[in-house]
Amino acid sequence: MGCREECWAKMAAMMKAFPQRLVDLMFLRAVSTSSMGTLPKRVKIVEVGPRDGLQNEKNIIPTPVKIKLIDMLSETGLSVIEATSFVSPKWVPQMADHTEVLKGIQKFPGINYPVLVPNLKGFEAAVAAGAKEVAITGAASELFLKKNINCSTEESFQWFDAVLKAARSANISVRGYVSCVLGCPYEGKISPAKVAEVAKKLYSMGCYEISLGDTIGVGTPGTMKDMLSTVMQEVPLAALAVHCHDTYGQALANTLMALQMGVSVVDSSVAGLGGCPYAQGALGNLATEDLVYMLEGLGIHTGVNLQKLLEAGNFICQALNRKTGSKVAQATCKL
Ligand SMILES: CC(C)(COP(=O)([O-])OP(=O)([O-])OC[C@H]1O[C@@H](n2cnc3c(N)ncnc32)[C@H](O)[C@@H]1OP(=O)([O-])[O-])[C@@H](O)C(=O)NCCC(=O)NCCSC(=O)C[C@@](C)(O)CC(=O)[O-]
Repeated sequence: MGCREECWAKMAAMMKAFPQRLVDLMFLRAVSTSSMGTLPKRVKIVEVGPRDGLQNEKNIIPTPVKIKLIDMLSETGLSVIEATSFVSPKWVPQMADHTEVLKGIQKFPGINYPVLVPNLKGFEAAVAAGAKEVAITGAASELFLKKNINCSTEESFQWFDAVLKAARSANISVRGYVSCVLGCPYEGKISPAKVAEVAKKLYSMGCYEISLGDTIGVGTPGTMKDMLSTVMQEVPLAALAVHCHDTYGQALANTLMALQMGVSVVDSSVAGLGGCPYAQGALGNLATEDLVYMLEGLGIHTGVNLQKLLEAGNFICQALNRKTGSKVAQATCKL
């Protein structure tokens, strides 16, 4: 056996010895990042698995499974977990149990549990169910908006304005999504200027954070850089988040580009679950496990316990009878 093979064999034997099968933190030792741009010291992860991750599932998932998933995620150290959406059950049947889910979860102190609302009706139902934060769902593509929430860009701003006004008087924070920032399933290419226009509008209307969604996962680090450079001229960097789907395997690379440009809020989904029912072909989100692994390796603080996250991912994959989309979870279960 050559020296390299011997080394790998020793490493494999060592890994087998770990009782919890977690990749040893020695692999996650921080690297020197001085030549990598302005990486943030800490990153806030917005876990969207229970909403974005599950909304596209064909078979209705029992409510207790959704509640248990969120409760397990609450144990991981995540500070934001998007719990469900108050949308029309005719449009997204999987989210019809939103009230039961939001009322049924344990609310851990220090964790936000935002919910997605498309309009005032959804907002009012969310608040009645105890929501303290909501997210509105805009887009940089007119055709996508029509397919997703059945309105034009102008109408969507009117709906969102109504939500933001009601939220202000109820002391509820509002996050704004902009979908299709790197491409649209119906319009194709989307110009960075259009993304910046919508992001600026939502920010000026009162959204405290703007999540830029590569809904169908077609972006690359190059298009991410171009789009972000334009948006950053209109919205403060501290108020920007990225939300990458992994359809073409670019989600982690695109996210790293955003981090190098100073973005410090990243959306991701446990086990890489996800997809939008109104964006055909959109695959899962960036897996939270893979994001945490990369961030820890870069020496960026997340506050998230990877082992507990892997357990939550394992739980939901078993419940869905699905292989995990997280490379880190796949790798660690082979050890
Ligand atoms: C917006 C609507 C409701 C318009 O749907 P519509 O059919 O045009 O609505 P309407 O105003 O004509 O009302 C039709 C019926 O829906 C009811 N309704 C009206 N509003 C609500 C509500 N909030 N909750 C429950 N029911 C509602 C309303 O009361 C009425 O009930 P009926 O009289 O027929 O019994 C619909 O298009 C909808 O629910 N769309 C949601 C689609 C969705 O959830 N998509 C996925 C989320 S976005 C996403 O995943 C992207 C993201 C955020 O992750 C980022 C990224 O990756 O890019």
